[in-house]
Amino acid sequence: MSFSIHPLLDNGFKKGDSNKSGGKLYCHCKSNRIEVTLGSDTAFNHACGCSKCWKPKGALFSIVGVVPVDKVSVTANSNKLHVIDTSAAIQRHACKDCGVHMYGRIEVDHAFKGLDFVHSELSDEKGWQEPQFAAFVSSIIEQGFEPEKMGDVRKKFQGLGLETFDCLNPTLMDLLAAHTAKTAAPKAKL
Ligand SMILES: N[C@@H](CCC(=O)N[C@@H](CSCO)C(=O)NCC(=O)O)C(=O)O
Ligand SMILES: [Zn+2]
Ligand SMILES: [Zn+2]
Repeated sequence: MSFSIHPLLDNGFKKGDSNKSGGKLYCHCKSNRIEVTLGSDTAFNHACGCSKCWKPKGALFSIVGVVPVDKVSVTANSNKLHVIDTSAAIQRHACKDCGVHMYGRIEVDHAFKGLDFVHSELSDEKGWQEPQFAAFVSSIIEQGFEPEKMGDVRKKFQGLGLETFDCLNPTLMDLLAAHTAKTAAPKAKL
């Protein structure tokens, strides 16, 4: 295959440990690494093809999941963090030196407010929740991937047992839509 969807997925992956209760994430700096301590495993862990999520070099997809905000703390070198795009819904706090995204927090009114987006591959430990699906798959075309090869990408995910979506999966899309319905002006019920 002439592409890597992600180094942790290319050759298959193992199921996580259902008793996993968190661990530490580190940025990629050689010294003075930013350390983020998570007090729980991730949920909704997924491969994301969007242009905003952090991906390891050469990978087409990021692997990202969510953790409750109160289970996330920066435990070393917080001075190296900055928000890469203050206008984004997800405020991605990244290392100023190596560029790795340590956590993404939502401060605005949003269905996922209260959940931080994190990359469990930044941990040295095993057992984190395995990816559940692939999201924003067509977004890789926006970043230069040849549309003709999309069938191969989708086949690769299929072979791994991961469903592909061009936005989020139905559960998360339903949560987003329910939040919109709740916050929008009242309408007649369908
Ligand atoms: N085609 C765009 C999509 C970007 C996008 O909407 N990303 C999603 C998913 S990120 C994790 O699953 C999102 O919710 N973004 C909100 C934000 O980043 O603030 C692209 O590729 O850029
Ligand atoms: Zn760093
Ligand atoms: Zn993304």
